[in-house]
Amino acid sequence: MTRTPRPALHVDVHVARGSLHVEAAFDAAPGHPLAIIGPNGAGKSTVLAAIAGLVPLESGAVSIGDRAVGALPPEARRIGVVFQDYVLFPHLDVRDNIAFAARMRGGSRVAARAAAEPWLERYGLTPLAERFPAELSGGQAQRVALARALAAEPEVLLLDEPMSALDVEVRAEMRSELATHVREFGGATVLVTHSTADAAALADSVLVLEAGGVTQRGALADLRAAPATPYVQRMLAAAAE
Ligand SMILES: Nc1ncnc2c1ncn2[C@@H]1O[C@H](COP(=O)(O)OP(=O)(O)OP(=O)(O)O)[C@@H](O)[C@H]1O
Repeated sequence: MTRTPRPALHVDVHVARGSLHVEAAFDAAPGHPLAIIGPNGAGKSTVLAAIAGLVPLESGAVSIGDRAVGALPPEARRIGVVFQDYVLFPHLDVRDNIAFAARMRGGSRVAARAAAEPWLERYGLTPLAERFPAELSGGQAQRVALARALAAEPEVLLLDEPMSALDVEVRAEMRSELATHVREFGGATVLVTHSTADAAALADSVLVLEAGGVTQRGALADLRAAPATPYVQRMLAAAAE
């Protein structure tokens, strides 16, 4: 498959979320996925939501390449999002969930369904095309959510805890499958996770967010060599157990 060069994502967001003020500035280069790790309530999902345009910025900017998208509505940003619980349309079967992306771009129902076929095939979903989300396992639903996000041909991919709804037994398998798809996508990718194993498998570098602020950024090896905060130290110690 030929691939056009993908733009980088530039983020500098200030967001008020309840009593928490979230502030994060970073770049994500195409083909070098970045994992955001941090304790519960640190603001990780808020950062993704701000990039996607789902929460307003107090100030700051989001750009994809040199295209400023911070003031655009979510559907105009060309950002694909896979949420923790996948958020598939319950009343649409797998084919129509994936075809939805093409429908959003203005295609007919027939054309949108035709456009969904290669995605169904690539993700091993053809045998499940007529099933509804309630009839899918967690791993299958995750695959559909990812196919749906990528079928919209986004420039940037955001993954919010993509593995957290999966059983431990399927998690390792899905992790390597997801790593393959993220590599194939090749665009700027930001992943929120609690798991250093996910970060190690899926991302080139890690951004640590604590209480709304960035406390460290680097490869996992850099964090291990010099953890910047007690949280980073504890997280890596727990992962080593
Ligand atoms: N819609 C909302 N309105 C007000 N406050 C919110 C909203 N969503 C989240 N918050 C609060 O914002 C803070 C950051 O939440 P966020 O979900 O971004 O954290 P997180 O790091 O992703 O947490 P977790 O790891 O638990 O998913 C939390 O204190 C949360 O309670």
